[in-house]
Amino acid sequence: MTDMLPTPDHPLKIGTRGSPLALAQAHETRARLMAAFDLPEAAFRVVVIRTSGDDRAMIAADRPLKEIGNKGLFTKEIEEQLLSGGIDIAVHSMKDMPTEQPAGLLLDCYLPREDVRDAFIAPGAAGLADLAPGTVVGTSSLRRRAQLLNRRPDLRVVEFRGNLQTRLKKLHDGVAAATFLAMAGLGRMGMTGGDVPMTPMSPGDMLPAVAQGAIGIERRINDDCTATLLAAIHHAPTALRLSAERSFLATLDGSCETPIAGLAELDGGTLRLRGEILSPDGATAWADEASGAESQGVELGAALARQLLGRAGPDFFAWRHP
Ligand SMILES: NCc1[nH]cc(CCC(=O)O)c1CC(=O)O
Repeated sequence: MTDMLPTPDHPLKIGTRGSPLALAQAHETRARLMAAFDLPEAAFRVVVIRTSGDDRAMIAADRPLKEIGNKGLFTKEIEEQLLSGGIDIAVHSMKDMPTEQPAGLLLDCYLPREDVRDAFIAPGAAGLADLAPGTVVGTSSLRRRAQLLNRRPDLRVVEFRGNLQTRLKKLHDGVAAATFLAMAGLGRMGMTGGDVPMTPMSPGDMLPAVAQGAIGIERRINDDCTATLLAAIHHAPTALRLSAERSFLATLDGSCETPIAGLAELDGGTLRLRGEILSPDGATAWADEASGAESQGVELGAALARQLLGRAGPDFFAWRHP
C-alpha cells in the first residue's frame, strides 16, 4: 500500500486550469489527499494547463462562449496531458464537463458537493422583485439568461464573462446592475463571508445547472495506483446525485446552446430529480420532477429527459441546428 503513495521524489501531478477558482479546487483536492494519507504537500505538484478555451476567451472576451467553441473547450488540453502522462489527475468543475470522457480516461471520483444554488448579486437589491423594468443583468450563462427572462421578460440581459473577480468588478463599474454566480464558486473563493452582498436563489426559483457545486477528478482508466488514492476521498452520495443529473443531460444531448437545468437530491435511499429545459429567449420553459431508487439514477435521468422532450415536442430543439 505505502509503496504506491506519491513522494516528493515522485509527486502526484495534479492538472488544472489557471483561474483562481480552478486553483482553489486543485488545492482542495491536494489537501484532502494529504489528509487521507498523511502526506506532505511536496508529494504533489500542481500543473497549470492553458486550454484553448482560455486562449480564445482572451481574444474575444465580449463574444458569447457558444460562438467561440464547442464542448470540451476548457478540457481538451488537460485531457491530452492526462493521456500522455504529463499529469496524473485532473480536477474539474463537473458542471463544465461533457457527459462523456475520451477513451482511456475515467471520471468517477467526486468530492462532497457544496451549495448547489445560484447567488443573486446586485448592489442595493435583495431579490429579482426589487429590479425595476429594463434593468440590465449581466450573465454569460444561457441557462441563467433563459430562466431570468422566463420570470422577468422585461429585464435586459448583457453578456458577462471573465472569472469571478472580473465579473464582480464589472458590477462595481456599472456594466450591469445585477448578476448571478454559483454559491459554490463564491464559497471556494472565500467570498461568502458577507463582504459581497448576495441572495441565494432557492432551486425552486432558479434550478441550478447539472452538477453545479460538484468537483470531479479524472484519471487514466488503467492507473490502479491513482484509483486507490482517489477512492479514499470519493464521496458516494455526490456520485449518485450526479449519475441522475448527468444522465438527464446526456439524454437531452445538451449542447452549450441548450438552456438546461437539473438537480437531484438524496432522501434516504431515494433520489428526487428536478429538471427544466427552456428556449434560449426564455419564452418557453418545461419543468418536471421524478423520484426513484438511488441505484437507478441513470434510468431516472433518462426517463425525466424523455418525458420533458415529449412534452416540449419535436420542434422545441429545432433552433439548435439552424
Ligand atoms: N461556468 C463557470 C463555472 N464553473 C463552475 C463554477 C462554479 C463552481 C461550481 O458550480 O462548481 C463556475 C462559475 C459560476 O457559474 O458562477
